[in-house]
Amino acid sequence: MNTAAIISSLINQHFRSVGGLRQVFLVACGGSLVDMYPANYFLNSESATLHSYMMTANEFVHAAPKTLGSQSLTIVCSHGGNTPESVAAAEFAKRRGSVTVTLTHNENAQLIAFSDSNLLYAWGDDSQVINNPMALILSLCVEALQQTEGFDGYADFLAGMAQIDGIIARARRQVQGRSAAFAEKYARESLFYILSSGASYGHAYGFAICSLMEMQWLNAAPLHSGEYFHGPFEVTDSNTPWILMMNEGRTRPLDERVRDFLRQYGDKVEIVDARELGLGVLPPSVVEYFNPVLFYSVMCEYRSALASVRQHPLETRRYMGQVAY
Ligand SMILES: O=P(O)(O)OC[C@H]1O[C@](O)(CO)[C@@H](O)[C@@H]1O
Repeated sequence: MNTAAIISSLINQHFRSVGGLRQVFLVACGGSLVDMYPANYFLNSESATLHSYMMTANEFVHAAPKTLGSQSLTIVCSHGGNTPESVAAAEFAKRRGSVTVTLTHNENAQLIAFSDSNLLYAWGDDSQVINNPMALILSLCVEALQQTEGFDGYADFLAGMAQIDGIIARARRQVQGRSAAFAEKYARESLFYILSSGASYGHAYGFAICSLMEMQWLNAAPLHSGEYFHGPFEVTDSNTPWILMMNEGRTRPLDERVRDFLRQYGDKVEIVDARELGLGVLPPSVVEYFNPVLFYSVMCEYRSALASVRQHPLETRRYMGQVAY
């Protein structure tokens, strides 16, 4: 999908006449919000003047920052396209004068009614990850930065996008055996702590709330690798399971520090290492932004294996879509 053309047309048709694009708001719920974390991390890392805010849709509607207005781009993602909080957020953004870009997998989504530009994205195992929402939202934000203040790593980012699907396909094959072993080993556990850092912290959150809590009804909590030593490490023992997603790039030392401690004082430790899975071939200037794209696909193997051993299908819900809330 041509994210460069989308951003360029929004700049020409809207932002140029109001003094330029100043803020990006990334708004969604649950798994779709998780898909926005790498883009928010990217803009916060690389931008000098373009500000990025990531918010759950209902909070965006009830407590939007004052800056939301005509110089704002609000990106709203909803896989099903009809999540009431996300539809309300897109409508609210438009009412405040913001430009909206929406992403959905549903061509009949209510969300599209409140969109200046909609991306209907591909989904499923046969789709390329660069056409899935996490990479698309990252790409929209890279374009927003490149086309406003410029981004030195732009060519490297495009090179990364050209390589990431191949890296992920190999990594998925690489973890087949170990994800099956993980599922056998941990099938009877009821609580997991998920650790990561940098652009991937959002995926630690996502794996905890979506893959384990929502899809497996298991207790789980995400932890930032940098925070592990500031409280959470006190529960480290031989009984507690930890899943550590180790990044390639600037925040790797934070993950390595956790790995070393867990190896010494823990016992049930599953390490998923982007370096070992081949991500290190990407340009150093942008490699860190691709960690969560890799982890999303690789961790799907882990959750599928767990679902199969536990005989708890990933689609089973007791409240979502079943009762009023
Ligand atoms: O992306 P959508 O369709 O708006 O769905 C949001 C919902 O989907 C999930 O991300 C996954 O089922 C939930 O966490 C959330 O309620």
